[in-house]
Amino acid sequence: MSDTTAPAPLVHARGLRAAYRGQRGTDVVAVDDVSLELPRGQVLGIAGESGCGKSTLAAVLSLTARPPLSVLGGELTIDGEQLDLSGGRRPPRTWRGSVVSLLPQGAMNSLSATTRVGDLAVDVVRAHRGRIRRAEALDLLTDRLDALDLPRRVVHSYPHQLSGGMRQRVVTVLSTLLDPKLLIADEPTSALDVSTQRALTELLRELLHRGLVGGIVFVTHDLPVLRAVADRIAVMYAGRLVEVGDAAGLIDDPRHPYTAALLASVLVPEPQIRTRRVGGIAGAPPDLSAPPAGCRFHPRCSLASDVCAEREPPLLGTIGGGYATCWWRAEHPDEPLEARL
Ligand SMILES: Nc1ncnc2c1ncn2[C@@H]1O[C@H](COP(=O)(O)OP(=O)(O)OP(=O)(O)O)[C@@H](O)[C@H]1O
Repeated sequence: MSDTTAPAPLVHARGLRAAYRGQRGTDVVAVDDVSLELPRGQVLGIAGESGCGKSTLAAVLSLTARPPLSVLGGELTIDGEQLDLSGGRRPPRTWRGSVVSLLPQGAMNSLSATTRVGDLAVDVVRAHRGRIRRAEALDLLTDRLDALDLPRRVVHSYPHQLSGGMRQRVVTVLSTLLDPKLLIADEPTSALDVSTQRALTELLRELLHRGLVGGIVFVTHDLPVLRAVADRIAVMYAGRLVEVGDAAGLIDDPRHPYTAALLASVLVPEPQIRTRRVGGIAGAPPDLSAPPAGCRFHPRCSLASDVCAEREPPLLGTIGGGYATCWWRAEHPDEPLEARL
């Protein structure tokens, strides 16, 4: 089949760039030339160590960047509608909530303690749909809870009366009440135990299955969680994507040395790969106000050669199909990485 007949991706981002303005005029470019695609009905996981730019990318994609963060450039197309993010242009207000919705990090703990869940839903709906009647907004919430098999009683509950897992599911329902085309969930499972993590990832899958959201970007430092929930995974290092691929393939056969090192540093619950060692990656991520030349991972990479310190690595593959950016991989296209680390 030729490319012209392939369905357009739900999300198509090109050249996203965003920086924190430092006090002495130094910029920390935390998202640097990031391009990605998300097919309709899928979950794209964004993984990487702390400080690599995941939350910043989430802010850019969800159009929630605020000073000191500013978006320097890039193009974002969601469901055929295109936004030019260059020149500090403000995205249309109508996009927030209904085109893109952010489930921010720690959202379940930032709900107002004195507001019942039903009233939170009324606020969410009124913020976007104006003077909708209270009963109508509550009906919307009740219908959604029914559809997702969640108990109606939460409508009358205060957040502190709910368990952590239920609070996170409720926050997820509230942030998708307006059927956003794209939901960006930033570390939604990080404070949850394994069984409540699973309940949340099942809820996200159900939202997709029922067409209540068009696609999901799921940000986490936890690669094993992504194996369970994501269709595709993008691995981020020092503000850039270094590898993108389908979830199972990327975890079973990483193409980039950083992905392999990241996988080696976590305890993977699947028994067949539990033999991987547990430990950190040697060294620390670079200071993003002065990142290393060439491949940004080269100072920590056991496979680095001279060229890695001098020239930007090639993109091996395609943005839509999957790729790795690596000089070593260019010379060893088929060699498994696990044995080399
Ligand atoms: N308000 C800020 N001002 C200046 N620099 C910031 C600010 N917030 C984040 N940064 C820097 O931007 C970079 C990316 O941070 P970001 O929070 O996006 O990473 P992350 O991968 O989401 O990390 P974590 O998993 O810890 O949330 C880091 O180097 C961080 O120090």
